[in-house]
Amino acid sequence: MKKYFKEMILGIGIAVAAFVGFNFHFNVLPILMLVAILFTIAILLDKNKSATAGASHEVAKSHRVEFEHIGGQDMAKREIMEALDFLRHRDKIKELGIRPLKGIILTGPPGTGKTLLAKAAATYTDSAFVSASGSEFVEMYVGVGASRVRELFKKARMAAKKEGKDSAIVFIDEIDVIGGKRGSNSSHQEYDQTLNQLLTEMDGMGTTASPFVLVVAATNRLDILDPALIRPGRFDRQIKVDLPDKAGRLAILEIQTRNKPLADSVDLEQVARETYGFSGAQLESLCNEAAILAMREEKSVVEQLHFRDSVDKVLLGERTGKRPRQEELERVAVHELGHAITAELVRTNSVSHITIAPRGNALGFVRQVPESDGYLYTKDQLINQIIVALGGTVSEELIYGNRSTGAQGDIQQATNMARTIVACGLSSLGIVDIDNLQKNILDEEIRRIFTDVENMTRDMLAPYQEGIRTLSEQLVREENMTGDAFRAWLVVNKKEEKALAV
Ligand SMILES: Nc1ncnc2c1ncn2[C@@H]1O[C@H](COP(=O)(O)OP(=O)(O)OP(=O)(O)O)[C@@H](O)[C@H]1O
Ligand SMILES: [Zn+2]
Repeated sequence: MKKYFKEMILGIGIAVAAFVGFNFHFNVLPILMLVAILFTIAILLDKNKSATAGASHEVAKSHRVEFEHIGGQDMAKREIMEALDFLRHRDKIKELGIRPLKGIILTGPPGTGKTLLAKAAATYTDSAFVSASGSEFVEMYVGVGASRVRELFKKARMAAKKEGKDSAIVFIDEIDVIGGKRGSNSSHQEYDQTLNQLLTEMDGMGTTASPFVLVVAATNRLDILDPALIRPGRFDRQIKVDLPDKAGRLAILEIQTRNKPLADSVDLEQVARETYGFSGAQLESLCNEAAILAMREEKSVVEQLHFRDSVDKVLLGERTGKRPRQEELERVAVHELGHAITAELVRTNSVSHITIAPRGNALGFVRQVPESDGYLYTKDQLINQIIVALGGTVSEELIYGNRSTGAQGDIQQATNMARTIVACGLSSLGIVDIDNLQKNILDEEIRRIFTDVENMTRDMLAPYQEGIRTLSEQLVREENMTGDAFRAWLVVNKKEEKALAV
């Protein structure tokens, strides 16, 4: 009520003025009204401004990120903390005449926590924090980008002063937008000026500068950065922020479920196993989606199946409104079962979920549990992956006698793996330089690998021809099948096969 006191007074004022003006036939009424309206607008604007200012201050406070709020990324955290120690011991640094670190560059795929790390760096060093994205500096008018860089540094210094801190961290996301190689694109003189300004700001920061400004930048394209940026004295610390491994994923899941009631049956370790390749941002989204599903089902706790069902959504996107025709659904089921059977045969317990519910660009999908986070593959593992990739299309051929365009992505994947086999010297060509290999020799070798692997895949799937027919009908009816249900079916079918062979 108190909030609207001013407006009320003004309202009453307007009413009185109108009344007086009307009764005494003054011509001041329109003027009075106009003044009153302008006044009200001014007050409302003012109120709005202070409300948003208050809100962003709140946000800044509640977003105090500490390193312990970041799951995994142990290596990156350690490196960044080491690099930051100079800010915490500035006197020592000065005594020893050490050149201060001016910039840290974080490289890695999107959503891996680079922004979080920069914010945690500010907390760790008790610095003010300001941020901008490289794309904000790109303007049609020459010079605007450069002046925005100047403003950003000014804002950082002012924020530090205001908060009584003697250092500030400027975070620039997507630094590659302004930090690409200079002169590489002559029509973009603007980028050059912006980059030059950034370099000038960084060069101008001495040990004695107060407040001291440290730049933390992020990119997933380190390769295209101007060498001037990454030379010593500028961004001379590069820290890799990679996709989390299983332990990292578990740590992130634990952090992201802290504020959610979980059922006792929830096994986050299992979720971590099934989310190979997920970034921190995707894991955050997964936890959120799982809680939304629980709410939709009017459950008071989040259950394991909510996590499982959300994985597909995060991976492939929302369920689309696509409604394939019946015969298409049948074909998709046959195709997915081809992937699933081969996947399970080359590695038991690897199928986690089969679905023919269309999501994103996919009409169906078999989710596999990755063996473990690995960095090296043997030739057998690569061949097995090609078998699984071709399983879909070979299954279609076995059942229908023809193939469809649904396997385009699979073929692409299989081709990439076949190329890897050749490139790594694992093919019959032996060790070769794939970049200088004659195209027809490479094509011939890839074709040879494909023919061999296709035959292997066909031999694997042929005994299941009848099984695929019946199970695909069930899959069309039910849309989804868990890995366990599928394995139960496979065991029975395998037994029958054996009985037949006896
Ligand atoms: N390691 C992590 N621990 C906890 N949460 C994480 C982690 N990584 C990412 N997240 C979640 O994902 C969100 C996005 O992460 P962040 O913005 O830091 O990624 P980024 O690497 O800066 O991405 P981009 O390059 O797309 O800007 C975070 O707000 C957080 O909720
Ligand atoms: Zn497929």
